[in-house]
Amino acid sequence: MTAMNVPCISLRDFDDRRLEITSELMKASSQAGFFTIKDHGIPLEQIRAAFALSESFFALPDHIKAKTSHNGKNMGWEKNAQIRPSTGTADLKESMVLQFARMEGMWPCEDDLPGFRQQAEAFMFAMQRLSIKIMECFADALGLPADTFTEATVDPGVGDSQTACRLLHYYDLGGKTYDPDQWRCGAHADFSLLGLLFQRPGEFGLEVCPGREVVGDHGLGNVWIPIEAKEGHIVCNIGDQLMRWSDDRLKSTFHRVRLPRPDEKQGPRYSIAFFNQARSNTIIQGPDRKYPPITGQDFILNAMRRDKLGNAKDVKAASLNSNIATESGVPPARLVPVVG
Ligand SMILES: O=C(O)CCC(=O)C(=O)O
Ligand SMILES: [Fe+2]
Repeated sequence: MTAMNVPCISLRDFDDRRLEITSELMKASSQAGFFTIKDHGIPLEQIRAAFALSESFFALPDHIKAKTSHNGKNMGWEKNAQIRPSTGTADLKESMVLQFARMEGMWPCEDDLPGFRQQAEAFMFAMQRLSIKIMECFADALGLPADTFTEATVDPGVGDSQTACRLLHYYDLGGKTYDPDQWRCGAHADFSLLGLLFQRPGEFGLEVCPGREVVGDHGLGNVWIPIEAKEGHIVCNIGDQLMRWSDDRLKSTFHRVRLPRPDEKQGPRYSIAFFNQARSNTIIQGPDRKYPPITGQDFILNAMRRDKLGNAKDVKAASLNSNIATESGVPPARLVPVVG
């Protein structure tokens, strides 16, 4: 495989430099499938505030977080419950998935976390606005009307959005030992259209494996490129929905988050991912019709089943099962997969 890098693309003077930026975005996305952006207009304070909000949620006791347990529809809290097909073990993490629509009963209540919903939604809308700029460039370059992916992902007020913001907390691993087949986040390709990911400086471990040929292909190469966590930079990646919609021109590539090595800092890692997703009834199909049409809803249901997060009851049981890895406990050599 030829060496591929993950370029950093500046969005400075976006309107004037749109053509140049589009060409950089297309080059990165048709090769590594990952790029980072800077000069994107999101203030550092807003990013730091989002991380503080995330920390305040994860600091709640499990029985409070379990009030908004994962509902099997890509919303809610899970802990040690996501089993990646590539590893067969649960990711050593907890996460909280938030959406714009159908979130009744899924927001932490005001008594437990005052202001959480309001702050989280404000951040999510800012991420959506930024995503639209990037998605318009992709639509242009693919010969589609510029608003194709905006229409496809942004709910016009009918409540069919499937876009998701995922807060992630990977535990402090100090003093614990782990099996080599355990991962903070096992290798996977995202099922979204376009992902935006925030990392904090010093909280390393994200690696990308470029080179996927077709959207259904789960074969992995074995060259893993680390993506440094730089404050203020946003990591962006093509997901399976856009790979399919581009008839495989844009690459949704595998990535993972490795555990720190014994000689590295063992502290926790927090990250925030914003996944632009096709709305439930949006039809995903590329200009060359390489693949049959599929709705956004079916696309995500299939993906949730693959990742064993489609069964709310089992996810809840796994999240509350104290026999598997927690901040305070040494995990067993192997985790028992959640049946889903
Ligand atoms: O936490 C990270 O850096 C990556 C998370 C990720 O890839 C995901 O949740 O899909
Ligand atoms: Fe991912």
